[in-house]
Amino acid sequence: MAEEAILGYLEHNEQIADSGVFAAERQLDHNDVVNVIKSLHGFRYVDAQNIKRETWVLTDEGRKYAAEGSPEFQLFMAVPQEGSISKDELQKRLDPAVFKIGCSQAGKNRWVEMGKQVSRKVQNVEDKVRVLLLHVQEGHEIKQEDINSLKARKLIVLHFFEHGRAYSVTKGPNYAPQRKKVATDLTRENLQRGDWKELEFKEYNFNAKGQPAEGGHLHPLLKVRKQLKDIFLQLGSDIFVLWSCAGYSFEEMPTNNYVESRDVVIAACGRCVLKCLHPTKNGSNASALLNVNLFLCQTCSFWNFDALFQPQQHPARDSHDTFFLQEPSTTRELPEDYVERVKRVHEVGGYGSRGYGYDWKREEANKNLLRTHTTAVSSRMLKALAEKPFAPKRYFSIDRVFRNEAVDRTHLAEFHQIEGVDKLFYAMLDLGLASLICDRGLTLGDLIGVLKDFFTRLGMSQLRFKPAYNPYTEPSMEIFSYHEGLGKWVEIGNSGMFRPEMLLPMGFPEDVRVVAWGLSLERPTMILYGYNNIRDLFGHKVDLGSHQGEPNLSPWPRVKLWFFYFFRNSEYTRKHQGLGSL
Ligand SMILES: N[C@@H](Cc1ccccc1)C(=O)O
Repeated sequence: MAEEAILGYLEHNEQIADSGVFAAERQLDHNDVVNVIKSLHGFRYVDAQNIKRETWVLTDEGRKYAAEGSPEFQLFMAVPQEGSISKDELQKRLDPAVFKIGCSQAGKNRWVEMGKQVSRKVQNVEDKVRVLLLHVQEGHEIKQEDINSLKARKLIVLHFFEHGRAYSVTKGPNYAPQRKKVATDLTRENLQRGDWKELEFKEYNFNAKGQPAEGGHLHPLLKVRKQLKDIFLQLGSDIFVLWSCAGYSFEEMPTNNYVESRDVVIAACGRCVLKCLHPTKNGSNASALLNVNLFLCQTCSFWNFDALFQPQQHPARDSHDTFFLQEPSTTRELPEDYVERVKRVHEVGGYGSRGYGYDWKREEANKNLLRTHTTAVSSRMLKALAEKPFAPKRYFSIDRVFRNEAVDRTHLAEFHQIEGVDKLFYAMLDLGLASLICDRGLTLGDLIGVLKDFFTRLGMSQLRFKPAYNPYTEPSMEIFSYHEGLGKWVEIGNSGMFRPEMLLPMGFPEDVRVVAWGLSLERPTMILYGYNNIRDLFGHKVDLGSHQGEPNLSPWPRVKLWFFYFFRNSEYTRKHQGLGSL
């Protein structure tokens, strides 16, 4: 429709002065008109030139006067050249609006004598308003004072082009009132029929821009990680801190100082095996990234579980849920005195506790694994803290954790077939956060206070707490937040006060309390960025929705690619690792 209108108009007119006006007058979408103009311009049917983004256009009333003459002119014409006409008679002859406006304007212009009888004061008048309106309609410039007067009479309005710029259009060298039908492809039928000889083919447009390249975005999870780090730093430096342990800031716990340099790390859970080479011995960036993750995330069961008063029979320690290292499979050293105290507290208790009453095994504690929560980082940190003269501390860490979800048959089956890689991402690329405040005399009120403060700063003020159980905290609380998209409360974290069975064997004074909380970053990211499906964060293409346009610092795509090659390519897996496919 737009194409016919443009080519048809140019057949009888020299130019379309303004595509915006042209579109508005014909009630066409300006965007469509511009697209057609661009296409016609490409084939030289027309020549198009950019013009400014805003222009004056006639209102309905303005358009009417441009066609029929201004009200004052119409009124003047209705007054006889000689003599006079009664006002009543004049009113009858004219449209009511034209009569009303006409009287006042023609009076102001001193064109007529107004009384009961109306007569002309001059013989000829020029309908300047109509002339001006026609100028505007054709896209010509008019003087500012004329614009002001037409605008005051609401005969013109400023039109802004929302999309793209406006164009002025004239006939091009290939102009024809209708576009020739051109073929885009040479088909078998063309050849069979022989009509290819007559066909005119569409030319290639080598100047066409390709699809805009996707890239350059920070992954939402990394954005939330940055946000969380900033919050921790703010929490410490605020003057108005409500809870008791004000005045010292959160420090980031080193999550990477337990690397043992080895050539190979192989970790396996009940469902899959991860293997990586030493980062420095491998050329590929992507695998180096993953390698670093695996290397840095190694710890042993002792710090991940035992030090946290988690019994050795606890289901989380099951080989289906935890990636145990095959090589090196056990830790070399642990602080022996402390290990002894931990063993005792598990077996027989102490410090007012009855313990679990089972036979604690050192071999179990020695097993190396990929940490299942960043609370493993906290336990090492607290042990180091307990060795020094007591000073209150606040710590946080955000880093990778490796955990498999609960398995059921359907999941296991699907896992191998379709969902494997995605699920594995979730299991392996989870970002965990652990934070703690260690001070004398802290209470659950302090924990609730800091959690509210923390999550409110993150933009999640709708919070609920639910009593929960963790082997290492008492009391414990699950943290829930309202997910608008899902329309329900979802769990976003877990928290509690570390048990005396955990803190006292470390060597802390009896009145020292530790409030702590931990979360995975996916849930808050879902809530903050409106993802309804956790998997959307890990797909081929993360839909960045409203948070586009950040510089790309994310190693995510590269790591992901690495995973695809690693797990999808069973040939590779079999040959190089002797592991069979996933
Ligand atoms: N370690 C817990 C979180 C937590 C940390 C500290 C105290 C209580 C709970 C988890 O991973 O879910």
